[in-house]
Amino acid sequence: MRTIVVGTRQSALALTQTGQVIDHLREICRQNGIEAEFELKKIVTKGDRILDVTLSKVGGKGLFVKEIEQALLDGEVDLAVHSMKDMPFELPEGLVVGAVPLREDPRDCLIMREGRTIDDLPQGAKVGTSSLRRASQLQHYRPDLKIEPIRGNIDSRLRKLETEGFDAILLAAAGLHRIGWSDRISSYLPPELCLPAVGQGALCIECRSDNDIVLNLLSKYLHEPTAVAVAAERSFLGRLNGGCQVPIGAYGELTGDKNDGRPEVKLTGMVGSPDGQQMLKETRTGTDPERLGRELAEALIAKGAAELLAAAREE
Ligand SMILES: NCc1[nH]cc(CCC(=O)O)c1CC(=O)O
Repeated sequence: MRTIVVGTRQSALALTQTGQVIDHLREICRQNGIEAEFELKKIVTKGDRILDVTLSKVGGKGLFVKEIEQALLDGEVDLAVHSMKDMPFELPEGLVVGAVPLREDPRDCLIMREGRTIDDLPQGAKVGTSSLRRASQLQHYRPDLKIEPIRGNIDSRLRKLETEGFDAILLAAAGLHRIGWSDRISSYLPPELCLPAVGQGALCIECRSDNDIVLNLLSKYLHEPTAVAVAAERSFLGRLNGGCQVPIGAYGELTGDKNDGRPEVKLTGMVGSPDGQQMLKETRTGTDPERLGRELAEALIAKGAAELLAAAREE
């Protein structure tokens, strides 16, 4: 019997989503007559150790993945489960994305003390988020809101809503759905108001590029429409040289049309100033996800996106 060691962070969300992935992989093994056992290995990352500082101030890409990637390279784990939005654009030599499974809800949502939607928030309400992307788009829509940083895992952020006097906090809906806390969601922000982070709601299953057994297993777990949409979003991010600590958002989805047998992707991207005063946004469609992402980024660069991002990085 082969044992496949699965690396994960140890937050409630990470453990839940890794557990769900292992359940799916067990089922795939059963259906395909593959004999394998799965074993969990919890790994602490830099992002987990520095929970009191706004991430954009910590700097550096891949805060939540580096240590896990090292364990993959060292052969301590055979595959790793990450939130796609925590993945830097470039992977280390020797590692690949083995599978992108079906995407969860990509939207951001509001958890409010009172009321339901963003329009119910009183003038000057205090809203918690440490994401420049969420802050930028929220301030663009409601310049009166007071955005204040909030960090920590989902559970500790929900606690802070009560203890630190926030009127609302913003979280990714996918995380709450996965850990079974959907009933805490007051309302969803439509992508027209708040474009999600690149890859939000999707998972990334990473493994060594020479591990044929794991690669073969993961190929059966791939969800092609999610993979194509996320590839377009990540290409957009890569061309803008962005991590998750800059005011960049993007959302790709398949239109249902095909050209030359390839699915057509509709990709919307945004780059804003942290205060939301400036907001660049464009939508394009195409069938080559890498090219589509690059071209959308270049369209925004032509409108001044590079300068906006340079200014946001300075702050
Ligand atoms: N920034 C941390 C992070 N990374 C992934 C998720 C969960 C949602 C997802 O899988 O996209 C979250 C929490 C959040 O943003 O609310």
